[in-house]
Amino acid sequence: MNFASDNVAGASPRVMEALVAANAGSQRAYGADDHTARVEARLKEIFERDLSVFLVATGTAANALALATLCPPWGAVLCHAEAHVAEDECGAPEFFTGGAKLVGFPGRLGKLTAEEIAAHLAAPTGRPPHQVIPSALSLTQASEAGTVYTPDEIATLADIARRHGLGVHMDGARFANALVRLGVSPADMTWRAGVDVLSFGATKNGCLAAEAVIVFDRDKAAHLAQRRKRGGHLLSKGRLLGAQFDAYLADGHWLDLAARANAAADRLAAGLARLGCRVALPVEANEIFVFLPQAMDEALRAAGALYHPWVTSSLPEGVAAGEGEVLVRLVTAFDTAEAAIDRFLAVAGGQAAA
Ligand SMILES: Cc1ncc(COP(=O)(O)O)c(C=O)c1O
Ligand SMILES: C[C@@H](O)[C@H](N)C(=O)O
Repeated sequence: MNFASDNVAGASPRVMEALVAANAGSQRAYGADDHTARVEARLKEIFERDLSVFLVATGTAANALALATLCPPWGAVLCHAEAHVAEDECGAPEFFTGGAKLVGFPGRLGKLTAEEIAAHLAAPTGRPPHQVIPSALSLTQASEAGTVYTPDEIATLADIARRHGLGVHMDGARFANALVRLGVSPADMTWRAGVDVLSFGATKNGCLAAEAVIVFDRDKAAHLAQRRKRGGHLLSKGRLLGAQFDAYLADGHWLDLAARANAAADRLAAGLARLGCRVALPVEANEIFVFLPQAMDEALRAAGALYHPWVTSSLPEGVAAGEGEVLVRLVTAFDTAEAAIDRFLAVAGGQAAA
């Protein structure tokens, strides 16, 4: 019963088999291998356009490199106050940009609002050169609150950003989960809506360690190859990343994996709601934020369930923990077993009935 994160899942068997198979023989190094070439070609098909691809091993590296390509050291990245880039990357975006400032905005449901970003960008900026220059907008899709932006919401925010000269980054650590939930095309959820650079995450959705920085506007990829190398994120044996992505993207495997994770979240959330637990945020990807009665939380942990208590300012208006309740985050993955969900609900149910 490990619902601490989708980071706790292993890789899909198909990805692992591809990794083992890719080990045979020699391959050109530093991303010049055949697998990586196939991945680049397949991503152009998936996103229906020309693009540049830079494979890395972590989502933090993808985000930090992506933001470095959009934002100068004297710039500002506008993001949600609880964005991973702001809260969980130990200053990597600030480090890789050479010191840019991350400016966080509150937003219910973990999402930025067009009103707040427009107001910030329209406000007088003071007396140059004393202020940082807003240079990038970063959206997380699916968000840290387990919610998703619709293509129209992305386009509205991106249009405001573009009108003020900002580049648009999407942290897609859970891109597939959002895409499957929305039922839209990868192109409609990214570049057609105005996204310039995408952190295309695969690690949490069936790979061991595989993330891709995808740049839709080649002019914005200038020197990203050098940034990746000097950041220590160019793997000599690029096949390690290429082979994972090759299998991940083949035959829509990535979409099937995300659909399984999302279905598991829907099942777990529905089961908890039937037990009378209040689900605090919409379940739009593979994350559940739910209020558990203290005794239920204690019983679940005693039974070995693993998950985290959660603090967030993203809850909907008027939604808060009641007396004796604790807000927790439950994350499902492609391999979340029905038996684990059933067990979790049985233990919780035992308490609910008590
Ligand atoms: C929304 C989001 N973005 C980025 C990351 C970064 O990924 P990593 O931990 O691989 O650096 C995570 C990690 O889980 C995440 O949840
Ligand atoms: C740091 C923590 O949020 C991690 N990114 C996760 O999603 O589990």
